[in-house]
Amino acid sequence: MKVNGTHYRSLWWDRGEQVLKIIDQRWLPHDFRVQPVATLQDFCDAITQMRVRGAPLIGATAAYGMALAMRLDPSDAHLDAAWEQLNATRPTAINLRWALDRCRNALRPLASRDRAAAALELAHAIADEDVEINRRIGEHGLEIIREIAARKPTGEPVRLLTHCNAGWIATVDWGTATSPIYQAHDAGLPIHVWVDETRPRNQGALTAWELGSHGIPHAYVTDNAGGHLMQHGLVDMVIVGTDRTTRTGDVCNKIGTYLKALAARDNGVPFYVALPSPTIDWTVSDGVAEIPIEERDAGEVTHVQGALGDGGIGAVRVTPDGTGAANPAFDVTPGRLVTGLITERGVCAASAEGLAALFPERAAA
Ligand SMILES: CSC[C@@H](O)[C@@H](O)C(=O)COP(=O)(O)O
Repeated sequence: MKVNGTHYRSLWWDRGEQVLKIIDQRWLPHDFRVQPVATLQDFCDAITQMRVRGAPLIGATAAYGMALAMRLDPSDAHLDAAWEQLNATRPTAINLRWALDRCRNALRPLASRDRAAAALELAHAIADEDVEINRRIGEHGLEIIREIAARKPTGEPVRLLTHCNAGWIATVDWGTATSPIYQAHDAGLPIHVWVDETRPRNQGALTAWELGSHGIPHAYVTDNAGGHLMQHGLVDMVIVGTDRTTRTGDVCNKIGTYLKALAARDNGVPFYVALPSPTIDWTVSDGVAEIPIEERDAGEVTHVQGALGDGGIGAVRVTPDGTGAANPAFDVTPGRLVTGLITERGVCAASAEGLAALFPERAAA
């Protein structure tokens, strides 16, 4: 999508410098900084520190990490070591392991002299596929927004609520939850987006930055506002992303998503999840019991980062000095609370049957 009129992907291969470039998301929305990722340790740090973040983007970044690893040393031992090192960066988003497995499985049978070039091509393919998957999710989600718009008085906006940032910078382009939003806006449908701030890291500010850049009407709200907005009939549809969805349709996403789903159910508001198929973990049936939930640094809870009055960017402490904090970064919304999963192949029920109907070859494997 565009930043100040220029189209960007959230990562790209610089052919001149032969290096991956990323947007360092730690400084957004206040500062737009591009940086190269040049060593395997740098790839790992970029994912762990959330310079790149969002399930699909983590996967694509890891694929480029494997490509770099093969350029440095294309041996079997290094293939496995790079897989291990990258896989240890963040535990919850399954796209990481999906991309690493895809790379290792494709590269293992090749002669070592062919691996570096093949790994780079594969990373490009994974990035391009992500863009196309998200574009299609947008098409299917657009139909849902159209149906809601058709039931409203002419000209009244469809009011969507989203949590975290499942936007273009969380993917290679388009975003997952934001793709239908962008496509609805571009199709001329009047929309308004409630953007949850998403403590502790306030990824909602990234969503607000994206939507503002695209000219989409929106309002930034505290995480606790959603239930109130729904009770007062101010939300027509909730749409969120996912970091891992079980074969049975349980959805693991940014902490707080579950509470939004409960409020949506209590108020009869449809709750949709935008789901690219690489985010399905076909090996897991019970999301609450089986999905590992990342526990991040307590400092993300006790402190808040933002723009300082002096033009800098910094963190301030919001708790008494020495207060302990817990920081589970994700939660699981059971499939029974999800109205539908919007995938690149269409919309399905959040159930084993729903997913198997759209992805029969994967469900059977
Ligand atoms: C298209 S991104 C979907 C999810 O990855 C997103 O909603 C999310 O939870 C991101 O978490 P983050 O911790 O910022 O990587």
